[in-house]
Amino acid sequence: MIVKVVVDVPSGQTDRSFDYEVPPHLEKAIERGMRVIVPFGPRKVQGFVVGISDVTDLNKLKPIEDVLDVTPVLTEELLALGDWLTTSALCFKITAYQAMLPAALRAKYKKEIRLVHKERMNELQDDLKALFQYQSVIDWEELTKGHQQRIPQIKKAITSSILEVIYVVKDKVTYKKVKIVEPNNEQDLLAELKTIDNRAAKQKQVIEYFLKNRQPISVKELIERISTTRSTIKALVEKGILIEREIEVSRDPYADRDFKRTTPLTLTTNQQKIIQPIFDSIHQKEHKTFLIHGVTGSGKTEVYLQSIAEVLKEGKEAIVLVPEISLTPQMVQRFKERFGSLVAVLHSALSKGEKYDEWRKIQQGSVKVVVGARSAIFAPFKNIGIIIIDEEHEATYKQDENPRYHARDVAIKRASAYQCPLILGSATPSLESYARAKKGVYHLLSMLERVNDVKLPTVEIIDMREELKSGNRSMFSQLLYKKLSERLARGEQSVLFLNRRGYSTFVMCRECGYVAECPHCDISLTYHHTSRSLKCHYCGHEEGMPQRCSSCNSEHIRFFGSGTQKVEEEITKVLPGARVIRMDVDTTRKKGAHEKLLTAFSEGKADILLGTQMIAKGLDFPNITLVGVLAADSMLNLPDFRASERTFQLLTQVSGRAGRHQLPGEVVIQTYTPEHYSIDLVRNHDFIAFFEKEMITRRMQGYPPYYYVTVIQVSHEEITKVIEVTGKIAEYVKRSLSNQAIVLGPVVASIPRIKNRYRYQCMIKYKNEPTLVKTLKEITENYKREMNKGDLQVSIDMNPYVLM
Ligand SMILES: Nc1ncnc2c1ncn2[C@@H]1O[C@H](COP(=O)(O)OP(=O)(O)OP(=O)(O)O)[C@@H](O)[C@H]1O
Ligand SMILES: [Zn+2]
Ligand SMILES: [Zn+2]
Repeated sequence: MIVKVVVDVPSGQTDRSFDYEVPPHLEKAIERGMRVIVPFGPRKVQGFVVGISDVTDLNKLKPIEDVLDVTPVLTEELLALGDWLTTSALCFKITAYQAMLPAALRAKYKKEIRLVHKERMNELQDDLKALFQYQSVIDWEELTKGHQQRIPQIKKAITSSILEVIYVVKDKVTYKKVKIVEPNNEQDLLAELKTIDNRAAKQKQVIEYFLKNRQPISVKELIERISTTRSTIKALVEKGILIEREIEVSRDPYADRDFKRTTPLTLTTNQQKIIQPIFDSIHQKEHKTFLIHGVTGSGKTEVYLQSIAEVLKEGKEAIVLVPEISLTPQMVQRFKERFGSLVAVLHSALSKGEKYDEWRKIQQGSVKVVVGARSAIFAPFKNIGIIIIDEEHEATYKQDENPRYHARDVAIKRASAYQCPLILGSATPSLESYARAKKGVYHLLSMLERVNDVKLPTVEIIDMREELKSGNRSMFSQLLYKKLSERLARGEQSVLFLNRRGYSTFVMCRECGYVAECPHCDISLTYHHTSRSLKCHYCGHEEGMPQRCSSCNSEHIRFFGSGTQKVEEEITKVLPGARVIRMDVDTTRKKGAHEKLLTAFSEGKADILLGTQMIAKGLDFPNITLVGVLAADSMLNLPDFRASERTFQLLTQVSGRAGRHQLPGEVVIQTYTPEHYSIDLVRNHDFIAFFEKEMITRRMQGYPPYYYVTVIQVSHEEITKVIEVTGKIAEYVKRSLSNQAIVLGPVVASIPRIKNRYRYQCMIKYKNEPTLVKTLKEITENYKREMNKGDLQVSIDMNPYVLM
């Protein structure tokens, strides 16, 4: 028997399967989609079995070393999906397969040094000789950590084959185990009870317990329950009365939480209208992609829940994707309350072990619904009945490292494999999706009113330039200040939103305009109040707050801009009575902090919730009647063709937090560019007008959805090299593609230097280029040698979401 294995060596030459022989004792154990350990050159590596066969073109094969799985970790469907990813996301097979698995299943390698010839030990230097005296295998780390001087000696000994390097795969899966005990049989219990010595009262107590309760119980629990001791239990185990064993248990991050169960709400007419075609697609087992354009608070989530319930009735499974930052406890709760323990949750705050446990529940079929961030799209279900992507416009659905896939594309692929519906939902769909829906590629379902006649909040836009002219130098406009004070007086809650991007504090000289920049990256340093230092957010460089300007030596060097901390200080100054909860990266770093702050706010322990992006979505609190946006245009000026789209989406989302229940909501948006359509159109929550307007711009500038975009980015420590390589690549692309493709560049990237590496890029705009993937693969292949040496980096992003 021969297996075809894709090995864990991500490179162009190894991006295919290799043949191995299966030793007879492993023949029965092996299946496609399993992980194996195979010898590869001098080392042992992990690999995936992608084929089983009887024939090979080679005459001598190495045998596989071991099989790691009992059941395949990649189903046939996932294996096929992996192949598709290699072209759609331009990555190696191994990278695609690994992206589909939890980190705990990815191989880690340990390097060890083995003494091959004991009799030649004397040729080793004294230091090494002493070490290998009593053991023949030593961990590389142990051998060299703090003893770098040994490395050349070890190398020499390896060349003369006294020592050898071995790579050991650590299949570090961490099952959590507990010890349980149970009675062997009833007769023994009764017999023992009769004969037992009266002095052994403790043992008697345990026997009596098991005569009443036959169930296995964890040792820990038994000790607590009848206040017995370890040694008492042990004595009974030794006599054979009790049996002790270890079982695997799942870590459930939500285990100690009680979820009240909820029942489906009676759907509104709007909800009924849009759920019908979804039900039809479920019943007819027909793949369709639906785009729900539903304003904030229109009841999209309830539609998701009831669609899932329908799918569960058919005995099938559901995947729900939500953006990482809206994967809040409140969101998770809505699913857990409806479907209880059938729900698994996958998000980045879980530990590796917890993630693995959730994954296993999915694989074993003990849960039917998974709610998770981007990578949950690879959930190993075998009978998917629906896939839902909430806030489908979010950029986080695109992974910005290899494999650079978009979860929406993967979802379409999987949903069509299972012939089931895919639902994309948003109050502000991406231009790409809405355009497809208008063309009929997706089925558009609209809900343009909130549930139960709740009105969308009124939005007022304040021109901050006018405020300044009228002498208001505070960060709050008069209107926002007035409305905040009214809320305080009425005991209602407000949300204040500050865009994190482009609005952190930087240090500038008032005399000459010098801005403190990172010495390694072309980006300004950010002032951190707590440590009174300047930090680079790209490379981590840190320095003290300067006393004098390093350009003109003036003392008038200050920090500018306003971070959340500064806003908080200002609030306490102008509204002394206000209780503020601040949510940003600093206050939510600790595990669980996010949840605690939100709970406190929902319990009315604060009047104002002040925060960044992380408060823009998902919040549904009845007492919020005011939303204030402090600087609406901070994102508008980023060098990115999606800047207007992002601005409109974000402002609409934040506005949507106000007045979602009985109390009416108001929104105040402060800006320096009130005339810009992406801000102006928020006033009437007019997504469609925004769409039409933005489509004109995109068409004129040749951007998605009219054109596809691919960006090739090159970086190197020498600027001449970067320009040269980028130029060559641009030339090559121009020659290889049709003359309908537009190749821009080389141009300098929007951050010209990061960690001392210069960055240039070239952008390709195209409509239909069948040879593109081939061309791009040729480029990486061509620069592979230089890239492996680590000097040059060429990264290719098809359909990038963040242009930097
Ligand atoms: N059929 C219904 N009957 C009564 N209340 C409903 C119904 N559907 C939804 N609601 C309630 O209306 C509110 C808004 O609904 P939901 O959160 O589902 O909207 P959404 O469109 O997902 O909102 P967003 O996109 O702004 O997060 C919630 O409090 C929800 O409980
Ligand atoms: Zn200066
Ligand atoms: Zn830096």
